[in-house]
Amino acid sequence: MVRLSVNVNKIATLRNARGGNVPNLLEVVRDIESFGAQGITIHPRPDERHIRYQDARDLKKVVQTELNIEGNPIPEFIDLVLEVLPDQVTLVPDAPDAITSNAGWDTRANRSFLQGVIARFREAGIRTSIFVDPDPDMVRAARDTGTERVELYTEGYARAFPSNPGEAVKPYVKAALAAGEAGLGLNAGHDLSLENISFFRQEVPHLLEVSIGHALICESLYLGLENVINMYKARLR
Ligand SMILES: CC(=O)[C@@H](O)[C@H](O)COP(=O)(O)O
Ligand SMILES: NCC(=O)COP(=O)(O)O
Repeated sequence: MVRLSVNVNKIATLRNARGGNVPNLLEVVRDIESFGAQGITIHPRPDERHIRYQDARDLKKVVQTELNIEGNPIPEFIDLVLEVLPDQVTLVPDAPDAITSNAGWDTRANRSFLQGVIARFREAGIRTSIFVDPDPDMVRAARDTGTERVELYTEGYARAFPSNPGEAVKPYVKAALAAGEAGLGLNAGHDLSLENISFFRQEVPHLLEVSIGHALICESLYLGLENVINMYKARLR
Protein backbone atom coordinates (compact mmCIF):
# COMPACT_ATOMS: atom_id res chain seq x y z
CA MET A 1 0.00 0.00 0.00
CA VAL A 2 1.42 3.38 -1.00
CA ARG A 3 0.67 5.92 1.73
CA LEU A 4 -1.57 8.88 0.89
CA SER A 5 -0.48 12.17 2.44
CA VAL A 6 -3.12 14.85 1.83
CA ASN A 7 -1.72 18.32 1.17
CA VAL A 8 -4.07 20.82 2.83
CA ASN A 9 -2.62 24.04 1.41
CA LYS A 10 -5.85 24.73 -0.47
CA ILE A 11 -7.98 24.41 2.65
CA ALA A 12 -5.90 27.25 4.05
CA THR A 13 -6.30 29.18 0.79
CA LEU A 14 -10.09 29.03 1.21
CA ARG A 15 -9.86 29.98 4.88
CA ASN A 16 -7.65 32.98 4.20
CA ALA A 17 -9.93 34.24 1.42
CA ARG A 18 -12.31 35.82 3.98
CA GLY A 19 -9.82 36.56 6.74
CA GLY A 20 -11.63 34.39 9.27
CA ASN A 21 -11.36 30.76 10.35
CA VAL A 22 -13.84 29.07 8.04
CA PRO A 23 -13.13 26.36 6.99
CA ASN A 24 -11.36 25.52 10.23
CA LEU A 25 -8.12 23.92 9.07
CA LEU A 26 -7.60 21.88 12.25
CA GLU A 27 -11.12 20.44 12.09
CA VAL A 28 -10.76 19.59 8.40
CA VAL A 29 -7.43 17.86 9.08
CA ARG A 30 -8.99 15.80 11.87
CA ASP A 31 -11.75 14.77 9.46
CA ILE A 32 -9.30 14.02 6.62
CA GLU A 33 -7.43 11.65 8.91
CA SER A 34 -10.69 10.05 10.09
CA PHE A 35 -11.60 9.51 6.41
CA GLY A 36 -8.45 7.40 6.02
CA ALA A 37 -5.58 9.69 4.99
CA GLN A 38 -2.23 8.31 6.15
CA GLY A 39 -0.49 11.66 6.39
CA ILE A 40 -0.93 15.42 6.20
CA THR A 41 1.34 17.61 4.09
CA ILE A 42 1.70 21.39 4.38
CA HIS A 43 3.87 23.87 2.53
CA PRO A 44 4.22 27.10 4.54
CA ARG A 45 5.56 29.51 1.92
CA PRO A 46 7.45 32.68 2.91
CA ASP A 47 4.45 34.91 2.08
CA GLU A 48 2.11 32.59 4.03
CA ARG A 49 -0.37 32.83 1.14
CA HIS A 50 -2.10 29.71 2.45
CA ILE A 51 -0.45 27.68 5.26
CA ARG A 52 0.84 29.99 7.98
CA TYR A 53 3.77 29.22 10.25
CA GLN A 54 1.31 29.12 13.16
CA ASP A 55 -0.71 26.45 11.30
CA ALA A 56 2.36 24.22 11.40
CA ARG A 57 2.64 24.69 15.16
CA ASP A 58 -1.08 24.03 15.67
CA LEU A 59 -1.15 20.99 13.37
CA LYS A 60 1.70 19.36 15.28
CA LYS A 61 -0.74 19.01 18.21
CA VAL A 62 -3.55 17.70 15.99
CA VAL A 63 -2.07 15.33 13.40
CA GLN A 64 -2.27 11.69 14.49
CA THR A 65 -0.87 10.09 11.32
CA GLU A 66 2.27 11.71 9.87
CA LEU A 67 3.01 15.41 9.43
CA ASN A 68 5.12 16.33 6.41
CA ILE A 69 6.30 19.92 6.12
CA GLU A 70 7.52 21.03 2.69
CA GLY A 71 9.46 24.13 1.84
CA ASN A 72 12.56 25.91 0.68
CA PRO A 73 15.07 25.70 3.56
CA ILE A 74 15.41 29.41 4.20
CA PRO A 75 16.47 30.20 7.82
CA GLU A 76 12.91 30.88 8.99
CA PHE A 77 11.74 27.58 7.52
CA ILE A 78 14.58 25.66 9.16
CA ASP A 79 13.78 27.26 12.53
CA LEU A 80 10.08 26.40 12.15
CA VAL A 81 10.78 22.77 11.29
CA LEU A 82 13.22 22.37 14.20
CA GLU A 83 10.59 23.91 16.50
CA VAL A 84 7.66 21.81 15.24
CA LEU A 85 9.57 18.52 14.72
CA PRO A 86 7.31 16.96 12.05
CA ASP A 87 7.63 13.31 11.05
CA GLN A 88 9.09 14.33 7.70
CA VAL A 89 10.49 17.44 6.06
CA THR A 90 10.60 17.74 2.28
CA LEU A 91 13.04 20.31 0.88
CA VAL A 92 11.80 22.11 -2.23
CA PRO A 93 13.94 24.66 -4.16
CA ASP A 94 11.19 27.00 -5.27
CA ALA A 95 11.55 30.77 -5.32
CA PRO A 96 9.53 32.86 -2.80
CA ASP A 97 7.34 34.28 -5.59
CA ALA A 98 6.75 31.00 -7.44
CA ILE A 99 3.04 30.43 -8.07
CA THR A 100 3.71 26.80 -7.11
CA SER A 101 6.59 24.38 -6.89
CA ASN A 102 8.12 24.14 -10.32
CA ALA A 103 11.44 22.27 -10.18
CA GLY A 104 13.50 19.76 -8.29
CA TRP A 105 16.90 20.32 -6.71
CA ASP A 106 20.17 20.28 -8.59
CA THR A 107 21.55 17.83 -6.07
CA ARG A 108 25.08 18.08 -7.46
CA ALA A 109 25.40 21.86 -7.39
CA ASN A 110 23.70 22.09 -3.97
CA ARG A 111 25.28 19.04 -2.36
CA SER A 112 27.17 20.74 0.45
CA PHE A 113 24.25 23.08 1.27
CA LEU A 114 21.82 20.16 1.37
CA GLN A 115 24.24 18.06 3.42
CA GLY A 116 24.33 20.75 6.10
CA VAL A 117 20.57 21.27 6.25
CA ILE A 118 19.75 17.57 6.15
CA ALA A 119 22.25 16.79 8.90
CA ARG A 120 20.46 19.27 11.21
CA PHE A 121 17.06 17.73 10.54
CA ARG A 122 18.29 14.15 10.89
CA GLU A 123 20.00 15.05 14.16
CA ALA A 124 16.59 16.29 15.35
CA GLY A 125 15.04 12.92 14.44
CA ILE A 126 13.10 14.20 11.43
CA ARG A 127 12.92 12.03 8.31
CA THR A 128 14.23 13.97 5.31
CA SER A 129 13.14 13.98 1.69
CA ILE A 130 14.26 16.19 -1.18
CA PHE A 131 12.19 17.20 -4.18
CA VAL A 132 13.86 16.12 -7.42
CA ASP A 133 13.09 15.95 -11.11
CA PRO A 134 12.83 12.40 -12.53
CA ASP A 135 16.50 12.40 -13.48
CA PRO A 136 18.47 9.32 -12.38
CA ASP A 137 21.64 11.41 -12.07
CA MET A 138 19.94 13.84 -9.71
CA VAL A 139 18.53 10.93 -7.74
CA ARG A 140 21.95 9.26 -7.44
CA ALA A 141 23.54 12.55 -6.38
CA ALA A 142 20.80 12.96 -3.76
CA ARG A 143 22.26 9.99 -1.89
CA ASP A 144 25.40 12.05 -1.19
CA THR A 145 23.33 14.71 0.62
CA GLY A 146 22.47 12.24 3.39
CA THR A 147 18.75 12.37 2.70
CA GLU A 148 16.67 9.29 3.49
CA ARG A 149 14.16 9.83 0.70
CA VAL A 150 13.59 11.68 -2.52
CA GLU A 151 10.25 12.96 -3.80
CA LEU A 152 9.81 12.77 -7.57
CA TYR A 153 8.30 15.96 -9.00
CA THR A 154 5.39 14.62 -11.03
CA GLU A 155 4.12 17.65 -12.95
CA GLY A 156 5.81 16.39 -16.12
CA TYR A 157 4.02 13.07 -15.78
CA ALA A 158 0.63 14.70 -15.18
CA ARG A 159 1.07 17.01 -18.15
CA ALA A 160 2.02 14.24 -20.60
CA PHE A 161 -0.26 11.53 -19.23
CA PRO A 162 -3.42 12.35 -21.20
CA SER A 163 -1.71 12.07 -24.58
CA ASN A 164 0.78 9.26 -23.93
CA PRO A 165 0.80 7.57 -20.50
CA GLY A 166 3.52 5.12 -21.44
CA GLU A 167 5.95 7.82 -22.46
CA ALA A 168 4.94 10.05 -19.56
CA VAL A 169 5.84 7.48 -16.92
CA LYS A 170 9.14 6.28 -18.41
CA PRO A 171 11.43 8.86 -16.72
CA TYR A 172 9.78 8.13 -13.39
CA VAL A 173 10.37 4.40 -13.68
CA LYS A 174 14.05 5.04 -14.41
CA ALA A 175 14.34 7.51 -11.54
CA ALA A 176 12.56 5.10 -9.19
CA LEU A 177 14.94 2.30 -10.10
CA ALA A 178 17.87 4.65 -9.46
CA ALA A 179 16.41 5.49 -6.04
CA GLY A 180 16.10 1.79 -5.22
CA GLU A 181 19.70 1.13 -6.27
CA ALA A 182 20.86 4.10 -4.17
CA GLY A 183 18.98 2.86 -1.10
CA LEU A 184 16.73 5.92 -1.04
CA GLY A 185 13.08 5.84 -0.03
CA LEU A 186 10.73 7.06 -2.76
CA ASN A 187 7.93 9.62 -2.50
CA ALA A 188 6.16 11.42 -5.34
CA GLY A 189 3.92 14.44 -5.78
CA HIS A 190 2.60 17.46 -7.67
CA ASP A 191 -0.43 17.40 -9.98
CA LEU A 192 -1.23 13.78 -9.26
CA SER A 193 -4.96 13.15 -9.63
CA LEU A 194 -7.68 10.48 -9.69
CA GLU A 195 -7.19 10.30 -13.46
CA ASN A 196 -3.44 9.64 -13.45
CA ILE A 197 -2.60 8.03 -10.10
CA SER A 198 -3.52 4.42 -10.91
CA PHE A 199 -1.12 4.14 -13.85
CA PHE A 200 1.65 5.83 -11.89
CA ARG A 201 1.15 3.42 -8.98
CA GLN A 202 1.06 0.45 -11.35
CA GLU A 203 4.23 1.38 -13.26
CA VAL A 204 6.56 3.06 -10.73
CA PRO A 205 8.43 0.65 -8.40
CA HIS A 206 9.49 1.24 -4.78
CA LEU A 207 6.91 3.97 -4.18
CA LEU A 208 6.30 4.59 -0.45
CA GLU A 209 4.15 7.75 -0.34
CA VAL A 210 2.35 10.22 -2.56
CA SER A 211 1.36 13.70 -1.42
CA ILE A 212 -1.68 15.07 -3.22
CA GLY A 213 -3.50 18.34 -2.66
CA HIS A 214 -4.67 20.54 -5.49
CA ALA A 215 -6.49 17.92 -7.58
CA LEU A 216 -7.83 16.12 -4.50
CA ILE A 217 -9.47 19.26 -3.14
CA CYS A 218 -10.87 20.18 -6.55
CA GLU A 219 -12.25 16.66 -7.07
CA SER A 220 -13.80 16.81 -3.61
CA LEU A 221 -15.95 19.78 -4.67
CA TYR A 222 -17.93 17.34 -6.85
CA LEU A 223 -17.37 13.94 -5.22
CA GLY A 224 -16.97 14.75 -1.52
CA LEU A 225 -13.79 14.71 0.57
CA GLU A 226 -14.34 11.36 2.29
CA ASN A 227 -15.29 9.68 -0.97
CA VAL A 228 -12.28 11.09 -2.85
CA ILE A 229 -9.81 10.09 -0.13
CA ASN A 230 -11.09 6.54 -0.31
CA MET A 231 -11.02 6.60 -4.12
CA TYR A 232 -7.31 7.50 -3.95
CA LYS A 233 -6.64 4.81 -1.35
CA ALA A 234 -8.35 2.19 -3.53
CA ARG A 235 -6.10 3.24 -6.43
CA LEU A 236 -2.99 3.07 -4.25
CA ARG A 237 -3.45 -0.49 -2.94
C1 LIG B 1 6.08 20.56 -3.50
C2 LIG B 1 4.83 20.49 -4.27
O1 LIG B 1 4.82 20.20 -5.43
C3 LIG B 1 3.59 20.79 -3.63
O2 LIG B 1 3.57 20.08 -2.49
C4 LIG B 1 3.43 22.21 -3.22
O3 LIG B 1 3.23 22.24 -1.85
C5 LIG B 1 2.24 22.82 -3.84
O4 LIG B 1 2.24 24.14 -3.38
P1 LIG B 1 0.95 25.07 -3.62
O5 LIG B 1 -0.20 24.38 -2.90
O6 LIG B 1 1.36 26.38 -3.02
O7 LIG B 1 0.73 25.08 -5.11
N1 LIG C 1 4.46 17.30 -2.73
C1 LIG C 1 3.28 17.43 -3.57
C2 LIG C 1 2.13 17.89 -2.73
O1 LIG C 1 2.22 17.93 -1.51
C3 LIG C 1 0.86 18.25 -3.37
O2 LIG C 1 1.03 18.76 -4.65
P1 LIG C 1 -0.34 19.07 -5.46
O3 LIG C 1 -1.12 17.80 -5.46
O4 LIG C 1 -1.05 20.16 -4.69
O5 LIG C 1 0.11 19.49 -6.83
